[in-house]
Amino acid sequence: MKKIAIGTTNPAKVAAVKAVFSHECYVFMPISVSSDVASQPFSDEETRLGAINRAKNALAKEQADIGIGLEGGVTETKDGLWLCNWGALVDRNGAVISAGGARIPLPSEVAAEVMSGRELGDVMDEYTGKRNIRQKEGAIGIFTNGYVDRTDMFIHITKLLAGQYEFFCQNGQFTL
Ligand SMILES: O=P(O)(O)OP(=O)(O)OP(=O)(O)OC[C@H]1O[C@@H](n2cnc3c(O)ncnc32)[C@H](O)[C@@H]1O
Ligand SMILES: [Mg+2]
Repeated sequence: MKKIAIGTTNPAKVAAVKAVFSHECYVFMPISVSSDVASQPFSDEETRLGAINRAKNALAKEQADIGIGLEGGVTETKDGLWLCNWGALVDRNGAVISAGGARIPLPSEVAAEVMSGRELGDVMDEYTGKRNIRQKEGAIGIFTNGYVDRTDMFIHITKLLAGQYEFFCQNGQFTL
């Protein structure tokens, strides 16, 4: 069995990794690690870097075969603040694979709170009157009326990682 270290204990993210990789081939080790970026990343670059750092930190901490990092952030556009999500997969041989996921705009009242320095997860709990939205359907689940929840969104990203990694392993080195 190969070991996959997942750089989070957030159930919405862990469930996504477990849904994509074979349970016959892999054991899964969710572990809390630093993203080495702000707890609320504010650009695609910072969010992607957070995912890569989580993957690398999880791989090292667990001495795993594969490390996976999933990171949520926001990105400013001329049409307001948008949710953005990134994932990364690293292995012991130095492969670094990354992929970006779905993006949707945030309502201006939510965006204003995040722009003032609050974390989106906290703003979402207040906005919905629910608790721990970040570990459940997520902002994406709320604002898509349940069509795509946070796990669905991270499943898509994890598939993009797994598929690229499989291609990488089958075809040798390529630059990402
Ligand atoms: O335990 P970790 O893995 O850190 O999980 P997290 O929920 O904090 O998730 P991120 O660090 O990846 O996300 C950065 C911030 O953005 C928030 N966030 C990102 N996407 C979200 C979503 O879909 N729903 C609610 N909060 C979200 C999150 O709560 C954090 O405040
Ligand atoms: Mg976090």
